[in-house]
Amino acid sequence: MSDLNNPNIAIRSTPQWALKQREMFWAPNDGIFQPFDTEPDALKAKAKERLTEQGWLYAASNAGINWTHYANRTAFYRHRIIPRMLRDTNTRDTATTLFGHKVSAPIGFAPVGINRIYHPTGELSVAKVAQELNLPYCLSSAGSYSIEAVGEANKDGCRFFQLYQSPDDEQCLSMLERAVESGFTACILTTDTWQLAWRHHDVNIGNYAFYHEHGAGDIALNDPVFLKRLKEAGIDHEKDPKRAGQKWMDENIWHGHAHTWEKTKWLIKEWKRISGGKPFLLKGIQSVRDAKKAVEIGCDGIVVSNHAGRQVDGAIASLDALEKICDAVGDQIVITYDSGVRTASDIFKALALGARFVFVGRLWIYGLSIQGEIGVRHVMRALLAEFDILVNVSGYATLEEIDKEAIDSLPRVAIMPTDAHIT
Ligand SMILES: Cc1cc2nc3c(=O)[nH]c(=O)nc-3n(C[C@H](O)[C@H](O)[C@H](O)COP(=O)(O)O)c2cc1C
Ligand SMILES: O=C(O)C(=O)c1ccccc1
Repeated sequence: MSDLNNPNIAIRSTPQWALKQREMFWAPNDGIFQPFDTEPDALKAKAKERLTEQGWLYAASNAGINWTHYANRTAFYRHRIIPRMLRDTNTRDTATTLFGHKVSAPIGFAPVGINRIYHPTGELSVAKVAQELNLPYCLSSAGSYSIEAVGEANKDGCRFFQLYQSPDDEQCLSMLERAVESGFTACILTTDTWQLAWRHHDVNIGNYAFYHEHGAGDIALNDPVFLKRLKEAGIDHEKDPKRAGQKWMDENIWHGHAHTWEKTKWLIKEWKRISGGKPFLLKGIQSVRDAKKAVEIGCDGIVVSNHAGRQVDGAIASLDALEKICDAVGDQIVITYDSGVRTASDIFKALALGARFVFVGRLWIYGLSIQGEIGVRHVMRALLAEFDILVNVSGYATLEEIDKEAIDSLPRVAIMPTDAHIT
């Protein structure tokens, strides 16, 4: 008898699992009659329906007129899986290890700021589900709950801390110390967002949550150095949360200060000291030159990412960057991927091109927006199930078998998007 509540078992038994999902979401046990789809466009539509205009636009908007977002999606379309036949895949195993953590699948939660925009339980729900499903969780340093509370919600889960590096070194180190103290086992420095790109839809309505209702968030307000800085500036965050929020964002998150490879060497040294040698990754790498630099300065890994097309509009598709970077340094550093992943086959293709691990962002944001913890669980379990089934029906028994020969890559052609809708 399979235990349908155990995600690791339930994902193996498709019809039963699907029925159980239906039961959970359709049953009138908590008064919620929520038809709950698994298809990405349907999830997106439902999230849009649930969120305020501001919330929706923040999650959905990209830089410029979405060309890099389109490029990300088009790049997946260019690669096709080659199914294999007559192979015993019943012994298949999608579990893998990442920096010594044994996890259920090569799938993780990308860091996303201010989760309270999407649901009041925000990061706490996401971190809880990640632990339950045994998938890595990344907390954004622009999160809305404190590092300590998220660490607790994630229990013995595998969790990494994403840093927007403050130019105030004391502030930066304080964040890293808290992260280590709360059981975060890697530091991921985001390198592509020292300032926010021009995102038309957010610009049009002045859509910056931390300047308004969300303020500085608990991460900042539990930080001894930030509290000291507030005091020095004569700001009482209880009386004036907006000013506190602006100070946090302007001076520590999107401050526009120059950050260099030299400064990053310092950061790595400090992180290694504080954490006792735990892994350090750079997120936002898109070029072979920068990937080689990352190896040179002693990074343990990189996240090949273009921030889901939210930063440089007109930039290369992240999947195209992945291919080149893996060919150049794939044997020297742990290469992970994000940007534009919507289905299990996208994950398969990124792995085939050389990624060790794939992170998703918007998919779980949709789940969180639709129904908090239940929504995140639903979306990620569906993705795990889809991935397990995809691996099975395409005839691959191990992740190692998913290599370049497992896909056919069509020539690159430029497809001009016919619209500029938000996606
Ligand atoms: C609403 C939103 C907020 C984000 N916040 C952060 C953040 O705080 N830190 C960060 O490094 N990346 C952030 N990202 C980028 C994600 O980590 C990731 O690179 C991207 O979302 C992956 O692409 P996908 O959404 O298509 O899966 C954010 C992305 C979105 C959509
Ligand atoms: O909007 C983003 O892409 C992002 O990285 C972010 C950073 C801080 C707070 C919210 C989102």
